[in-house]
Amino acid sequence: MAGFRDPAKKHFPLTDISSVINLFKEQLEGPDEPNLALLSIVLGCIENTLTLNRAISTNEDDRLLRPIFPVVDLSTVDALYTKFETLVKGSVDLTKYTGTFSSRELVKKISDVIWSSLSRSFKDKAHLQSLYSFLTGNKLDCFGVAFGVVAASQLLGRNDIHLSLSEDHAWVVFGEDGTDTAEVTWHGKGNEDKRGQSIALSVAEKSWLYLNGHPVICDRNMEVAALVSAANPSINMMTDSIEMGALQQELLWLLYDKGHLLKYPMGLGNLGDLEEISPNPGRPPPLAIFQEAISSAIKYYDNHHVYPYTYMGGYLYRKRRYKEAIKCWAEASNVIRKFNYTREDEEIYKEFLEISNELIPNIVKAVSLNTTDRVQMNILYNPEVYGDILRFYDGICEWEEGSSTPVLHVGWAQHLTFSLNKFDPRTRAKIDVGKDEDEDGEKEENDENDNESEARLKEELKTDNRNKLLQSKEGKDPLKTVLEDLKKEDSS
Ligand SMILES: FC(F)c1nnc(N2CCN(c3ncnc4sc(CC(F)(F)F)cc34)CC2)s1
Repeated sequence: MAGFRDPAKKHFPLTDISSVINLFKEQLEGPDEPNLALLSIVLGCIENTLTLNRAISTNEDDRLLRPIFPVVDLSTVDALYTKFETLVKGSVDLTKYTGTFSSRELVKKISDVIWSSLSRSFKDKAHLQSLYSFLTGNKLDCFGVAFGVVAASQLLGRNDIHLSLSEDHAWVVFGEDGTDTAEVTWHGKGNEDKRGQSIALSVAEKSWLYLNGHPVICDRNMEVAALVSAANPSINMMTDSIEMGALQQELLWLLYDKGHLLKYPMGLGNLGDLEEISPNPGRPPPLAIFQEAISSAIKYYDNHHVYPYTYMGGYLYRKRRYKEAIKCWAEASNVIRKFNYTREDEEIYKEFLEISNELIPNIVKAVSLNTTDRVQMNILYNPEVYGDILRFYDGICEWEEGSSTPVLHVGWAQHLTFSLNKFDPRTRAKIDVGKDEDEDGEKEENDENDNESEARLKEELKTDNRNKLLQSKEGKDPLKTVLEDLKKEDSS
């Protein structure tokens, strides 16, 4: 039977965001499984129209005339869907695969069907993640190939084949209890693809790329969440399509309300980023959404995901909430220390390098220059912040321990010493580095000491500052503002 089911056809032509929402809503509410190929073609068609080869006009009237939303015709979608169905059903002779559950050979065959249709060029450009890109340009990125294999599997009625996602790679699970795994796409640059192989060996390496056995294993609804989350509203480095961003945001809220982001931390992170750009009144604020992503990673993935902490850390950094951002990065480092660094973990290496060699130095520079802002100035006198920076580096050191590839080099040490030296010596004396471990290895909570040391430090600062103030010239002394701040706190 060619073409997709009639109920979906009534939504066409799609003329605005709400008509797309209604199509996704109906697909998600059943009774059949959501049709991955259909939804990927529709969303890819809209993304392609809204982000590619747009004449960026300067004058007002063009903006007024340009359609703010592309019309998606049934004929376009039907033709592409039929093309995909013909390719897949024409290439895979199902009579050869009779078992109730899929075999590794079948998974490899489906991957070959997608793989052999790909053009050789440009795999890491944007907008190559959808079946629209595959069917109109024979181009897919790493995620797109894995998603295409799962969409093809669904067309072939193989409902045991599902998408498995790490923070930088994708593969499939299949078989009787859904625990067989197979590579179906490539990863990174210059790495031979391992298509058809099980991922057991890669997991054994304890690499971040495979999340050491804690990937996001999708059901059909989460596969819809992945295709929505993988949508990319960017037109170029400087500009995003407002309409595409709004559509992605509304689709993610639809999936959120149906509970399909519960076990998908990156989907929640993407939603938090979109809410920062364009907040929905009556919806949780970005920080709450990032917290849900962290709680999800703790609850479902034994706290083995890094991105929930760097989503929140990046947000706090942009809001100049530096103390809290540094705490998030220490938590991110507390995750990465559980892994061994392997050569295919470059993406997360770059993430930690940027935090260490750019973001933290920018913070200590900013607060030591901007002495008018007392709250910021206090950072360099706060033992907790100092402790979090040490925890941040300690996690990276532990990540390196036992790894086949080194992580740190002298550049890291130069930035580390630059940042730590900006802290007041007394603060550096104040922290308690090694928490005593009681018999079962749990670190003893010495919160009361922390608060005590903080209070002591404040007392210390007051007396010390008073002495300094008496000797110092009028006004210039940076500690003066700290003293005023403390006096205010006293009076309040
Ligand atoms: F932590 C913050 F800095 C981040 N900001 N954007 C981040 N992205 C954004 C989008 N992104 C993702 N967002 C949703 N789902 C997935 S599945 C996946 C791995 C692969 F592409 F399938 F191979 C990546 C990814 C990767 C992580 S982390």
